[in-house]
Amino acid sequence: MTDEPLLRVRGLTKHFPVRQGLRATGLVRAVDGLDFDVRPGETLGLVGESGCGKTTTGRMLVRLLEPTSGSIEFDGRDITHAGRRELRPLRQELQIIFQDPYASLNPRHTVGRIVAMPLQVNGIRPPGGIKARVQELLELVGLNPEHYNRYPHEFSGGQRQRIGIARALALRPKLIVADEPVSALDVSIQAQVVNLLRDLQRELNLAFVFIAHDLAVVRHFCQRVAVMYLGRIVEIGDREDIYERPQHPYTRALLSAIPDVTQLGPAGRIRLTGDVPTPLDPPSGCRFRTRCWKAQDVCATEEPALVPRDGGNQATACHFPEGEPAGTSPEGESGGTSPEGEPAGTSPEGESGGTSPESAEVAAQVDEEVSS
Ligand SMILES: Nc1ncnc2c1ncn2[C@@H]1O[C@H](COP(=O)(O)OP(=O)(O)OP(=O)(O)O)[C@@H](O)[C@H]1O
Repeated sequence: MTDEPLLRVRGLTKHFPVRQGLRATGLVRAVDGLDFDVRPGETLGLVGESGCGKTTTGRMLVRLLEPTSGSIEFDGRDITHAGRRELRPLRQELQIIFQDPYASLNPRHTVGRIVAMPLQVNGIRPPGGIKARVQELLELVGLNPEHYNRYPHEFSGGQRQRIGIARALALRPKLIVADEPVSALDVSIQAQVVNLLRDLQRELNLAFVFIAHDLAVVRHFCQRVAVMYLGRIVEIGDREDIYERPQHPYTRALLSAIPDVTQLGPAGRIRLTGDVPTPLDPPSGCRFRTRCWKAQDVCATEEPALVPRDGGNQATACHFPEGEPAGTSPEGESGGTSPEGEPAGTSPEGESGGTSPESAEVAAQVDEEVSS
């Protein structure tokens, strides 16, 4: 892996204007100043609860959405405001896989036609012909090449996602943005698709931005992880640092919901109440403060900046950072688990965006298949 980033994102911002009639009445600050790099062959997980801005970020990276400000450099080219013509060659190298395999495949087209489409649109003539290349791609993603003439409805959910993956691979991309690629699938199928992506990533040296709310799955796929909250990155770093030495209370809260990470049972869990606040009017100071069990007055007035940690990682200089390994409860801190001493912003069961028992099961299956 070279140190030169394949993708360099600086100050990336997307604000959606809110209008009533012709009048602009506000701004949804969906993504608010992201900085990160992805090196060739690297897998970066983008995690956070629903509404944190992950999908908006992913769509800006592949330029399905125009950024409001900031910059995106891909392979040394500034693509932030690239026009249609400039985007065409880019589309070959930068692909996206969508969450919903049902919605992203045209039901009236055969699988052969769907996977061939990127080749045809880009005028690419593979040496052995398009059909042979498509069949090779189907085989690569574990589908029967004989099924070239079948239609999407003849395939299961997992198989349809494999078709979407074959289509994304057709142009030999360098980077794939995968937006919740397994969350619409049955739990029993999720591990198979994650394993396929991981095999392909290694075999083809693909870089990934892997968007997910499920930290257990990200842990098994991604080398680096960026944790997003309300349009901002609160912490970014190597997997081990994020999962074993989280600095930000939000990261810790998300991690504490993964049973196989904390192994602490109910006492170690932090349960966040409510949803992420509206990005129309984010809280002053630290955006996480309204749900943080450590928040004090200073958190409402001073927004902590991202500062370097070891090894090129960064964490928000939280006023009250986590100093302990994931899932331990620092002295005097109830960690959001005791019904009597329940701190502000935490609640009983079920609200955090962390991980369900099902996703822990998926992660275990990924592990099993890797070690066998
Ligand atoms: N076109 C739009 N116009 C206005 N607001 C939008 C638009 N698209 C997204 N948003 C808002 O921006 C915020 C971030 O949305 P986004 O879908 O990027 O979050 P997310 O982390 O991907 O969540 P999810 O996992 O639910 O998709 C949300 O509050 C969402 O309602």
